[in-house]
Amino acid sequence: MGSGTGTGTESGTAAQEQARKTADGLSYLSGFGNEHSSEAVPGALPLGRNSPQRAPLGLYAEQLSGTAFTEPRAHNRRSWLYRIRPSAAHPRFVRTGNGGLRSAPFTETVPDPNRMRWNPLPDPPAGTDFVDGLWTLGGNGDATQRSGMAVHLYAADTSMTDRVFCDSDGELLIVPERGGLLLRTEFGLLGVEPGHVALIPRGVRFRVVLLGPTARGYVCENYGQPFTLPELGPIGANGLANPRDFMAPVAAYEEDAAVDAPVEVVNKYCGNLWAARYDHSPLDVVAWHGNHVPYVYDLHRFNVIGTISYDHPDPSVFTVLTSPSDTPGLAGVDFVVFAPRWLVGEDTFRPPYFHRNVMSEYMGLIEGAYDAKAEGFVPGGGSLHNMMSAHGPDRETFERASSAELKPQKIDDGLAFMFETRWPVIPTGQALAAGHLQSGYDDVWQGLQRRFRP
Ligand SMILES: O=C(O)Cc1cc(O)ccc1O
Ligand SMILES: [Fe+2]
Repeated sequence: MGSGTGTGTESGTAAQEQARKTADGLSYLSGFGNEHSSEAVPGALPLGRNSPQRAPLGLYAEQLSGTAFTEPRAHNRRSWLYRIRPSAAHPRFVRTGNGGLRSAPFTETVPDPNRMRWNPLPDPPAGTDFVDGLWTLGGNGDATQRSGMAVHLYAADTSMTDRVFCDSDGELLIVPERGGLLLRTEFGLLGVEPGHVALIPRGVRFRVVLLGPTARGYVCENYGQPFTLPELGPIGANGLANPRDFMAPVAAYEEDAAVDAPVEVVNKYCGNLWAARYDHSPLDVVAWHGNHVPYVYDLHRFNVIGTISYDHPDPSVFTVLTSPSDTPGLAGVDFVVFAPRWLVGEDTFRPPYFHRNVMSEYMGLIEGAYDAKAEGFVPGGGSLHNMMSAHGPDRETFERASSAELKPQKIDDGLAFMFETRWPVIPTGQALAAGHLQSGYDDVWQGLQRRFRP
């Protein structure tokens, strides 16, 4: 399929948009939340209006809404797509199997106060693509109420060819841990490597092409308000994830003028997978403009803020993206990164402290090691420290850090992240039954001796 692939040339004023080529050779439009525009064929994007009587070049105009029409401008997300065939031209969707995917509300297991940790997903059976390779660990909220989130992992060894995926239930934050991905989206192409993240907004169709022999990683499915950048408050106008480092694609379309090959659109809808067979590629958008767009972000660009005096700041200073709730400061889910940084705190226990958090923490590891865990938390694995569960440094880390010489120390041997959510993550049945669920995780906190000397 798709012999007539259009290449992107961006449009719009230079001041509005800055197209950049990155190491992967793809062109991008830079800036978080911008009103971007792009056309793969000059003249494809109407100027001055969204719905001309006849859209340019015989294209069909279509609006894709990510927020209600009437939400405040600061939150409003929508894009206009100019496509070869309207998305509406499709037969009925029919139910297909959900595979390893589960959705909110999560009711398969009883909420459990125990701390849990998993090893990486086992290798997938040969022929597993990204959609078949999705495996849900747990989540919260309700997809039909557009609240909460889900934690998924994926392991795949095959590219999607004659099908595309779209998630009507929420946006997908993809966090590769092993193997690069080329995401062919309605808006154009995104390259994402381990150490980068990609965001596919609600409802956007995309196909995942593997850039290596296998791919593995994590996905945060956010049913709630779209991820946005956190406020900076006293940090000032710059810092954390800088808006200019978020890259949206330039328009690129697929079509085979000679033979329209059928493409299955797999639609995750209120928790279940449905499929409809289009008689053409739905990645046929020749031009678009708007702010409901996919993007990639290189986590190495994160500007890490931390103490230069004493104490260990709360990890909210490491927030890359936040999905706000109706309560100010209370996130439906935050995406937090533990990136390379210097530790210089004086008279300070430098690794993460012991704590019991009202928020729930799912943590994953992209590479290397994490400074609170000496062993057992491995790349591709994950830990779940749900609401109010007591956790923190393991015994080995506690002992090392409480007697370490406090000279400036660079933490540069790992990249960990956290999905931190307002509600407990209820594990799926498969997550609790999994062979890769570690037994004896509690033991990492055993042997912390009584040190009290009154
Ligand atoms: O539990 C964790 O490792 C995550 C975490 C890190 C940190 O630096 C402070 C609090 C916290 O929950
Ligand atoms: Fe924690």
